[in-house]
Amino acid sequence: MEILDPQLQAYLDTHCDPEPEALREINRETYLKQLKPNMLSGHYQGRLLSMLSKIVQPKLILEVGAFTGYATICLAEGLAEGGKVHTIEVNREQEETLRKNYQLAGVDDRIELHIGDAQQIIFAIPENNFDLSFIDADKKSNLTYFELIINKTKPGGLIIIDNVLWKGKVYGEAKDVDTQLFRKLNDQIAVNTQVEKLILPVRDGVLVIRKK
Ligand SMILES: C[S@@+](CC[C@H](N)C(=O)[O-])C[C@H]1O[C@@H](n2cnc3c(N)ncnc32)[C@H](O)[C@@H]1O
Repeated sequence: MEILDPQLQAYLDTHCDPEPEALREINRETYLKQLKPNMLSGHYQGRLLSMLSKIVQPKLILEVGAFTGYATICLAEGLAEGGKVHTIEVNREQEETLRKNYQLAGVDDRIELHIGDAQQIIFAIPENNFDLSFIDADKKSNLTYFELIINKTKPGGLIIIDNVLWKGKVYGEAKDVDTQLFRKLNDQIAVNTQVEKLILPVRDGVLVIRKK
């Protein structure tokens, strides 16, 4: 997904921390073997997720939409001692790759992988004290995921939602269904007084929400 000027992207990539070796390998393999490799967060956004996680030092993380596990591993970098990531992926065919990648990155003991539909699984996860969540699955359900997760988030906890600028279409004239769903999401979060919010123009737009 080339959202930024490639020269700017290259400059950013070379002036943030390098991509850890295991993530570089997962990135490479994803581009070799997956049908839609650009769904992966990638180097720069991955370093943002890692940085936010290290600031929060979460005990409990929730990820909605695991794909090949790239972002799960970035988020796991900031886990507090004894902490855990619940991650959810609907596509059963990703399970083997996910387990292999978590092992490669040495985080498999801290990851609980759920295969199935996120709405049912979020509802069924017994914990209701998440410190950090990353919503990055089927875009039409973003608002539902937010509403389910905010009730399971600690005060001061973060919820991060990906792709909220939707290739810039949210502030243009586009009238397609997906763009309208993203506008509705951003509009509703913008007036939600339960939370503080900031859209970062990183990649396709990363919405960082903090529960008051
Ligand atoms: C954009 S990719 C996730 C990328 C990953 N978070 C990363 O940054 O590397 C979206 C993933 O969500 C999964 N997904 C779509 N609908 C879902 C659902 N209802 N429940 C759980 N996962 C879903 C897709 O199969 C896909 O693997």
